[in-house]
Amino acid sequence: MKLLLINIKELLQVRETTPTKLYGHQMKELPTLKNAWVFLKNGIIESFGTMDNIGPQQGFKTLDCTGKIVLPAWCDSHSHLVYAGNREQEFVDRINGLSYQEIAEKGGGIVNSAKKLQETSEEELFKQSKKRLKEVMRLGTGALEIKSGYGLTTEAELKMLRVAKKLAKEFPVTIKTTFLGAHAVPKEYKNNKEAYIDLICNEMLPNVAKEKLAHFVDVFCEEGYFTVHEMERILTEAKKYKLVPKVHVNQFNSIGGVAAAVKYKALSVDHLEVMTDEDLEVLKDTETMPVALPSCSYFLSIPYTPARKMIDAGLPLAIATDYNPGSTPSGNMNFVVATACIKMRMTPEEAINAATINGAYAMGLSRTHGSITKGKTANLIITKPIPSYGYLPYAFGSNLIDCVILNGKEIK
Ligand SMILES: N=CN[C@@H](CCC(=O)O)C(=O)O
Ligand SMILES: [Zn+2]
Repeated sequence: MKLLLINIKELLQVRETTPTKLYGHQMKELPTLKNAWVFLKNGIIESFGTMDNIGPQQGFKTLDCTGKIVLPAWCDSHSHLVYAGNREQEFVDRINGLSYQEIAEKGGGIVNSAKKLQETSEEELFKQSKKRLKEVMRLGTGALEIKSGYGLTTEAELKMLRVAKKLAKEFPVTIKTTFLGAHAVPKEYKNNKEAYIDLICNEMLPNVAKEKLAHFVDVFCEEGYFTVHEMERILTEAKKYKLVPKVHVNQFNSIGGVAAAVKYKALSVDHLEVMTDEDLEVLKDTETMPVALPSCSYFLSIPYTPARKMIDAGLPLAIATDYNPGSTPSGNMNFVVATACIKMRMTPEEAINAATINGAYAMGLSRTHGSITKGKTANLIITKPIPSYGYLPYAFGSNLIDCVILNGKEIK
C-alpha cells in the first residue's frame, strides 16, 4: 500500500533524526517544510521533501494537499477511554455548587463509575468504548494510552484491560495500556484500605501480568485516595512484573508524589495542577515526563498546570486529554492543544511539540511516533485549507481536520 501526498502547504514536525523528548527552549522550535510532499509505504513514512525535488508520481494513489497543512497524528498519553455510562448528573451537581471532592465523599465520582462498569458486560463495554475510539481517531489521535481504574475488583479491572487490548487489535491506533487498580478505594474497603492494597498487590497485579494486559502501572496519589507510602508499596510490587509507573499526582494537593514518582523512575507524572518549587526542581534532569491535562482543568474549573513556569525552568512537557466520565468527558486533542495555548500561554509550537513528540515519549513510543521521520509509523493529520498552523489553536471551536491517515491508510 503506497500513498503520496503532494503540494502540502506546510509539513510540520519534520525531523531527520528524532529526539526522544524536547525540553525548555527546545520546545519553541517546530521544524517544517513548505510546499512539501510525503510518501507513505506499507504503513511507514518512506520519504519526504519539497515539491522542487519530487520524483516520479505514477503507480500509486496521490492526494493533492494544496492549501493544507500536514502534521503527525496526535499522541494522547493519558486517557480513561474505556468506561461505562456517563456522569452528567455530577456535572449538574457541580454547577449547583458541589465540588469534585464533595461529590466523591458522597459516594459519587470514581466509585460511581466503578459500579456502572461492574454491571456492564465486556461486550457492551467494548461497544461503548469503540464508539469513543472511532471519534478520537477522526479527531486526529494516532497513539493513545488507556487506563483501567473503573473496575476496582479483580474481575472488572481485567475486563477493562481486555477491552483496551481488543481495541488495540481491531483498530489502527497504537494503544498502550495502564493498570490503575489504585484509582479509588471501593466502598467495601472504606474502613480497611490496606486490605484493598493487598488485593491490588496479591491478586490484581499477578493476573494483569499473567494475561499481559498492561505496559504501565498508575496510582492516584492524592489526599482522600492513596498516600505516597501506599503508592510506593504498589510501585515496588509492580516493578516485579516490569510495569513502569505513570502516575496521577498533584491534581489538588502537593503531598510528595512527584519526588516519589521520580525516585521510582516513572515515565510520566500527570496532572500537576498544583506545583511547588520543590516539585518543579525534583523533575529537572530526570527521565520523567511531566504531563498536563488542560481539558480537565477547563471542565472542573481548577487551576491549569503552570506550563509557562515549567518550560521556562527548562522542563519538558507533554499534553494529553485525560478522557474520562468524571473530570474530562472529551477526547479531543485539538481542544487540548488550543486550551494549552489559550489558558496556559504555550505557543502553538510548544503545544504541538507537547502533543506529538513529548506525548509519544510519555507512552514509550518515541522511536515510532510523534514526528515526520523516515521509518516512523505513517500516522498523519491533513487539515482543511488554513492560513497557518497557528490557526489550529486560534480557531479553537472549528473542526479543521480534512482527513486522518493511520498506518498509511485514510480512515473514514
Ligand atoms: N483524578 C483521577 N482520575 C481521573 C478522573 C476520575 C473520575 O472523576 O472519574 C482524572 O485523571 O481526572
Ligand atoms: Zn486521569
